[in-house]
Amino acid sequence: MSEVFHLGLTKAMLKGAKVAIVPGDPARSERIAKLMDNPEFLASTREFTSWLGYVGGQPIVVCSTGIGGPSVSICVEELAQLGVRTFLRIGTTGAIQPHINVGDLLITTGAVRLDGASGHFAPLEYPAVANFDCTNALFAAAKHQGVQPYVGITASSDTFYPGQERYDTFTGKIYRHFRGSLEQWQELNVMNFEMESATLFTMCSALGLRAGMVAGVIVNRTQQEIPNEATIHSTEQKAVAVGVEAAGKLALDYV
Ligand SMILES: O=P(O)(O)O[C@H]1O[C@H](CO)[C@@H](O)[C@H]1O
Ligand SMILES: O=c1cc[nH]c(=O)[nH]1
Repeated sequence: MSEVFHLGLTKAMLKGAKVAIVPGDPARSERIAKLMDNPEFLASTREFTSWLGYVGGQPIVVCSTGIGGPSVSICVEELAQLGVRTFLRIGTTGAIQPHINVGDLLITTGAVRLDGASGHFAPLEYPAVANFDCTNALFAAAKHQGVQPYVGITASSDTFYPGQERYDTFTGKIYRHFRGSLEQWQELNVMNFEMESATLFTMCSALGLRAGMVAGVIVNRTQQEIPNEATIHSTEQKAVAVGVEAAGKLALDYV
């Protein structure tokens, strides 16, 4: 029987895992776990699909968060209740800088807090920053795999359409507050948009947990709005390989 409200998991099922990989997409959990040794399906409840695998003999739990901060906060809280202390998000993202290409990897050091859930853990003045060890481990894994990632700031929005200033909506309109916001973030050297890192980083820093994020660029907003299906999978797999290697290294900190 589940020992937490939502995830359908128990401490025994996690086999002492201290490190979790937390993708957004539930289907990604299996693809991540299958890059590890002895992958085992654990549970699937709502947006939370979980697997367990091993890297270098260390258990790593994979649990999807679904989209957005509120469900991230539930996933992280309940995994922490079960003993997890380090969280690596492996995501997809939309680049907003013209020089960042589809297929590139981004490692996020800090997030613009365009979410609501992070404010339930710390005031807006509190920064949404990644853990240094997690960022280092992700960067080292990328380099080890021959990938040169971009490293920097991500805008992390509660909404996919207005918060990321998308006009390909059914009204074609956006609330005035967000008009011109994409250009503003470009000018402020923000790399990309996604929807979970602000909550993840803020809550983890506030609660004394470690968090980091790597994301694969599936669209460049200066060029197109809709990703090319053919490139989504290969880009995601690049990010997954980096995230899994980094998770294995970070798990050694608990041995
Ligand atoms: O692919 P994931 O990890 O879900 O990440 C991105 O994709 C979703 C939006 O399409 C949001 O969750 C965003 O953060
Ligand atoms: O543009 C994008 C692509 C993926 N995920 C997002 O949140 N935005």
